[in-house]
Amino acid sequence: MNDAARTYDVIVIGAGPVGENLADRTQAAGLSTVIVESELVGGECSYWACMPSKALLRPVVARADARRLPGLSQAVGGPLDAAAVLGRRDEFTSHWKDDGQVGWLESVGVDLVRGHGRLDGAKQVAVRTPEGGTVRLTARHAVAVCTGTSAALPKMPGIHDINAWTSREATSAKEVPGRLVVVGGGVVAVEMATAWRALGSEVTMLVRGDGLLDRMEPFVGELVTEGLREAGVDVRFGVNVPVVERDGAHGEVRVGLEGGGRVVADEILFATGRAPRTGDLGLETVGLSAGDWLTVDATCRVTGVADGWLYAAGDVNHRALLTHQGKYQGRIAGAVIAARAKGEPVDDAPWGAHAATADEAAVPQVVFTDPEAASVGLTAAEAERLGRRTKVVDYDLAQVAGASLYADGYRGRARMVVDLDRNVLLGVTFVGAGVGELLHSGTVAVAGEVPLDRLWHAVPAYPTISEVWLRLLETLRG
Ligand SMILES: Cc1cc2nc3c(=O)[nH]c(=O)nc-3n(C[C@H](O)[C@H](O)[C@H](O)COP(=O)(O)OP(=O)(O)OC[C@H]3O[C@@H](n4cnc5c(N)ncnc54)[C@H](O)[C@@H]3O)c2cc1C
Ligand SMILES: NC(=O)c1ccc[n+]([C@@H]2O[C@H](COP(=O)([O-])OP(=O)(O)OC[C@H]3O[C@@H](n4cnc5c(N)ncnc54)[C@H](O)[C@@H]3O)[C@@H](O)[C@H]2O)c1
Repeated sequence: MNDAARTYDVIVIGAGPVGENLADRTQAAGLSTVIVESELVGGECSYWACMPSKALLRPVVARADARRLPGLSQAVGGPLDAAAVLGRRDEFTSHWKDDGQVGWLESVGVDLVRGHGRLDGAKQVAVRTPEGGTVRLTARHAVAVCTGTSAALPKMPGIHDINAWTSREATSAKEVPGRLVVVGGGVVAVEMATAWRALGSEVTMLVRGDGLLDRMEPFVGELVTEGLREAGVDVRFGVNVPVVERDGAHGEVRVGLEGGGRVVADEILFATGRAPRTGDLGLETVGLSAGDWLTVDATCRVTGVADGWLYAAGDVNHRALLTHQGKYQGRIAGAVIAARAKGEPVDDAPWGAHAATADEAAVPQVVFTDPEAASVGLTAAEAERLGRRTKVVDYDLAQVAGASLYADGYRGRARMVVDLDRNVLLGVTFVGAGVGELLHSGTVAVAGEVPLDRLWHAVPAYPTISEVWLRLLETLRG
């Protein structure tokens, strides 16, 4: 194929949820925009992360809720229909085809170039196309890197020879393994252990630390551990995994444990964090280092690049590895690229139209386990580390009428972290069945810096789980 050259106002590399949003914003602002994608338009989130994992988990959590309701529990006593659950998951990934998302790009007027994009000097991108050609793109105003992350595997001899699962296989597997070992204690580990256990696997979790979900309030990990163990997951803490072997490509996996002993399984999932997809991105052609996370300012502009034409949004800038937060950055970056291109004023003060302030103060996250965990803003420990003068208020969710109606034997807890100097909330955490849908109330309170005296007038409906807000405020007031 012959080389081609084209010029656009904005080039976006990576058509995951973040690149799509950013491109939509710049195109809508009147800047001609092209997006480059090497795999599927829609990115990790649509095909190997958020969508398939939540499609696997939804029936699991719905069944767990139903089993706690006399009159209904008898009807849902049996096992999940794994084939049907996997089939619904396949629908949510559009069977790993991106026609729908490509159609959407067309509908918003963004051009797509398929292939692997690399920076090639200032405002230049060279795309290696699947046909073996090169498309040379030049940006008049900006290049935005939205290339996301891939799974990070531990440095362990032979790890690349054992056909280990990463999040990709854990979300797209077509069969339920008889025995699954999960290494890690973060979000991917707990969600995938929950899903595959309910689908029928014997699951063993090997966690090197002493708790799960250690970036959240400590009681979250405790309650999620309890839930996993009750579901039959063997959760082991303080376990290092120095050796893993496998017979052939699909034989038994043997996991040697530090200090002796071993676990044998049919598959092993490494849910051990993420690495930026910047290894083959031409960063060195613009004075940056290959393989690094891209450090950005509040407007998502990459620091240390002359003339400020390079932006990075989403996972790749390491600010918050979540789809909604990356899309927020995409909206902010799209707006600021347009403002700078048109010579309009830039409002990058905290909470301004062109600053991704929520990344620091109000990141919401829901972990879709049984019980669910939901948090926004700072934990008590983070607030203390930052030297804030705080009061921590806890409440037992089981004492809330709406929660006891939701399920018999409801277990859960809520915490708010109060900024005593400003009388606003710094963070809120809920853990318990159904709390995911409660979280946005906390996000509004934290991001809106709603004064607690005013929050007192935000009356939760009776009898909902949201009444926990009233109980937390009453507890604060004594
Ligand atoms: C198992 C799992 C479950 C998750 N669940 C949730 C959840 O429930 N909620 C949530 O908010 N977050 C969740 N996340 C995190 C979420 O998936 C990421 O935060 C999100 O996908 C980041 O979006 P992104 O657009 O930055 O990157 P990605 O989604 O990774 O997209 C990047 C795109 O760039 C393309 N690309 C990379 N390099 C190049 C290149 N050189 N040239 C051209 N194209 C390139 C890739 O092919 C990809 O399509 C989950 C993650 C995992 C692993
Ligand atoms: N529901 C959601 O919002 C959701 C779901 C899944 C993933 N995500 C996002 O995806 C990101 C990645 O998730 P993740 O679970 O892969 O990463 P993580 O950083 O949340 O957890 C990684 C876990 O692996 C452990 N670990 C790291 N290196 C190890 C090693 N060498 N040996 C043993 N254990 C090791 C860590 O101690 C930790 O427990 C998260 O930041 C999260 O925000 C979000």
